[in-house]
Amino acid sequence: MTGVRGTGLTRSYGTGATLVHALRGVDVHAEPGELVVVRGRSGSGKTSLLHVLGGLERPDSGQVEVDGVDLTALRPDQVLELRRTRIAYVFQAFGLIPVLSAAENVEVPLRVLRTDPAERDRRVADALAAVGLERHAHQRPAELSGGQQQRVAIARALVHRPTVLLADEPTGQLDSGTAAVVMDLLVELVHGHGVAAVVTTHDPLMAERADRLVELHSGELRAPRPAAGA
Ligand SMILES: Nc1ncnc2c1ncn2[C@@H]1O[C@H](COP(=O)(O)OP(=O)(O)OP(=O)(O)O)[C@@H](O)[C@H]1O
Repeated sequence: MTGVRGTGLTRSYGTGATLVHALRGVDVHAEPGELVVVRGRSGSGKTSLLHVLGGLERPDSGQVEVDGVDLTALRPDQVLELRRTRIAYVFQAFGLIPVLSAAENVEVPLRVLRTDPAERDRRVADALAAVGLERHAHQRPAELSGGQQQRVAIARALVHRPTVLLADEPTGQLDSGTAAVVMDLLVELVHGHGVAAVVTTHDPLMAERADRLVELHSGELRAPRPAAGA
């Protein structure tokens, strides 16, 4: 399959009295152009799930497929290559490099991939335009609002045309109005670019934008319960 799929994922941390089962047999998938939102309380395993799906951590058991490639069967250098080319991350804390301008931040993944400079400039300009920040290309993160910083982070995540987008509470540090704008942008880009996206949140409003919503409870995935009165 294309997109991303996790099957039977388990992940524990610690040993003995400190053992925590962060993931207990999770099955999850996102097709190209689909936004899957994973809702769950603090500590339910959302970050662990994204780390495992993105190859940042190996599951204790289970499989992760990205565009049909079994990540758990690859060598570490092959995982790294796949991450650089196919997978994008957006973090709650934006993760921008403070001394670089918005455009330079967006350019980083293309530098890593040694993309030709003329092509790089074109793609950076396109990515900044896609998030509506073409006029802010030369500003550094500290000179941008939180919402603008997250839009730069989204442009950076998508500039190398990944097939999978993993976003960990991307609106967690934004006020609700800005969060809605950023989430709408994410939805538009995921649908428009055919990216398979898994986005975590504990914000109920964000869940409304999902093509599919799933809930993590203590490391187990469930279909969401209908809202009270629904
Ligand atoms: N590196 C680690 N070492 C030990 N325990 C960990 C580690 N990473 C996560 N855990 C534990 O695994 C469980 C799931 O953590 P995880 O960060 O995946 O949850 P989360 O749903 O993302 O939480 P939050 O919403 O607070 O970010 C928690 O009990 C956490 O304490």
